[in-house]
Amino acid sequence: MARIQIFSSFTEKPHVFSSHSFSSFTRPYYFPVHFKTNTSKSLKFQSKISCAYKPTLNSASEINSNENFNEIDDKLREECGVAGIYGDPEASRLCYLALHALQHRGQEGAGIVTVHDNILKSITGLGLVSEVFNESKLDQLHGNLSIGHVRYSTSGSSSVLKNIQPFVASYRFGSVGIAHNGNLVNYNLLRNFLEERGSIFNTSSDTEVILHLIAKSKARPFILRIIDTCEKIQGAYSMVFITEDKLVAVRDPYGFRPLVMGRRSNGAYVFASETCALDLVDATFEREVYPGEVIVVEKDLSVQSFCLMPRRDRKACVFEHIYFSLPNSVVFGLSVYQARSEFGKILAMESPAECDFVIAVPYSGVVAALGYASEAGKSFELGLIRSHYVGRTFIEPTQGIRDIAVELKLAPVKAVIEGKNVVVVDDSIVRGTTSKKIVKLLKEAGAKEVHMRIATDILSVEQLCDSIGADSLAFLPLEKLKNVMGDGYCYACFDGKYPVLPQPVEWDY
Ligand SMILES: O=P(O)(O)OC[C@H]1O[C@H](OP(=O)(O)OP(=O)(O)O)[C@H](O)[C@@H]1O
Ligand SMILES: NC(=O)CC[C@H](N)C(=O)O
Ligand code: SF4
Ligand SMILES: [Mg+2]
Repeated sequence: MARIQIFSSFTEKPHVFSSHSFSSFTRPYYFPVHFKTNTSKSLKFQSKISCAYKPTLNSASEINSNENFNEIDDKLREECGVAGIYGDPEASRLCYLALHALQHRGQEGAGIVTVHDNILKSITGLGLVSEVFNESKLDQLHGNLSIGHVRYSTSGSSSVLKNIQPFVASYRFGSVGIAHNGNLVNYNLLRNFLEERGSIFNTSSDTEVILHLIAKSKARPFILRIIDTCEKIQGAYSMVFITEDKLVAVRDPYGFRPLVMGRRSNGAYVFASETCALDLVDATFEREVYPGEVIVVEKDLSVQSFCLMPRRDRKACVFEHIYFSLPNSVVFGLSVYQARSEFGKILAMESPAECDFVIAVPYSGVVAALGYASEAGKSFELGLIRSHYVGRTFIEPTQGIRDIAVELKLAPVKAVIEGKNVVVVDDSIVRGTTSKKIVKLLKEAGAKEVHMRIATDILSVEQLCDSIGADSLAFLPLEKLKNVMGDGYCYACFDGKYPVLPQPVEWDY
């Protein structure tokens, strides 16, 4: 039986979340975390610790030898957007809009599931939300309950329709659909364990093990099966589930990935990865789904909240503020805009440069560049124009596409750049694809000097300044970043202190 603590019940007043429940939930629960990064060979793919990983040459070659991972390189693959709506007759259309608002979190595929007459109906497809859905498809998605997903794969091929979520499965007590943002670090262990016991998998995505574990759980009722399952999976998971009559939202005990809850004026509940999706569907932000919380919305819109045990101290992903989320979102209780602006200001104090003006690498570098310019007392110019019709380069699945995408997407404004010394601010350098091309484009447009300023620590690149061809390169040291963000964040991409290591399976069915 899963160990749970019923956090509170809101059956009578579903829209009111008492202050008692809030404070009991946010009480710090200290737990030994921060295991050292271990990339030993024996861990194989399980060396993808925490919700992300930074493979060594060893693990990268191991990854390349595995067909499930043949498209994976040293990138952060942590986004994905999820949405869930209950209590609105236009649930699928609202879900569609929410997915549009979350499109920056995943461009590989999208899907929506609704319930009508007790049947779960799913439409998924490869590509952008606007490519997957049209009027006639949305017309097939009836009902007042819906979940949706935009995907940027962490495990399993990015280009296979079967891996596009939400996944729907039937088991002996009914049907369930899932939309998951995150990465399960013990996926391979769980999958091996399940396959040895006869499970047949339909996809190469880590998310599928969750459905198998729910079906196999001996716990009753459904909500306890979810909690039982959460005690077996490790890593990052912000997810929404749909059944014939329930919407369930879950966030892992560390709260790696965001998940928020809002309500529309007609009482409908809305869950989404970011507040920008709530805004678009006219839902008022109520609160975050707390780390380790399971929220169940029933047919009568009564709500119950459960707490996954044991609770951990929060390790929210710092990259949500650096790059993943949109600046109009409030993530982990902090405005993304304000965080990025602050990064830029501190960067200007730390690493000033003689320049005529400051420009940004649009889009994600814009707010940090504005912060840098205001602190440096320089003007901000649009030296690079971003095409509206090309998506995020960084989350394109292959290097070939990323190489082309930067030039398709960003064009220098010669009239601004020619003969000038420019500071160029971006939010991050991961592979260096973008920075290298940017410096080249700016120099070709006649820039005299190009000073790259990166509003985070640099992940892994040596001799980077030379390799990107900039006149100078500086970045925001991790300690300064930590000063802005404080405790409660995961910085593992920078310091290798991954909060979760996969543990061996210690249970059986
Ligand atoms: O060093 P790299 O591997 O090139 O990755 C880092 C770049 O990718 C991201 O932008 P991206 O184009 O993905 O998104 P954006 O359009 O939202 O800025 C990020 O903001 C950097 O510019
Ligand atoms: N970026 C994500 O959250 C991906 C979700 C899931 N792990 C997948 O690979 O599809
Ligand atoms: S900072 Fe932590 S949570 Fe964020 S992508 Fe890196 S490992 Fe994952
Ligand atoms: Mg960018």
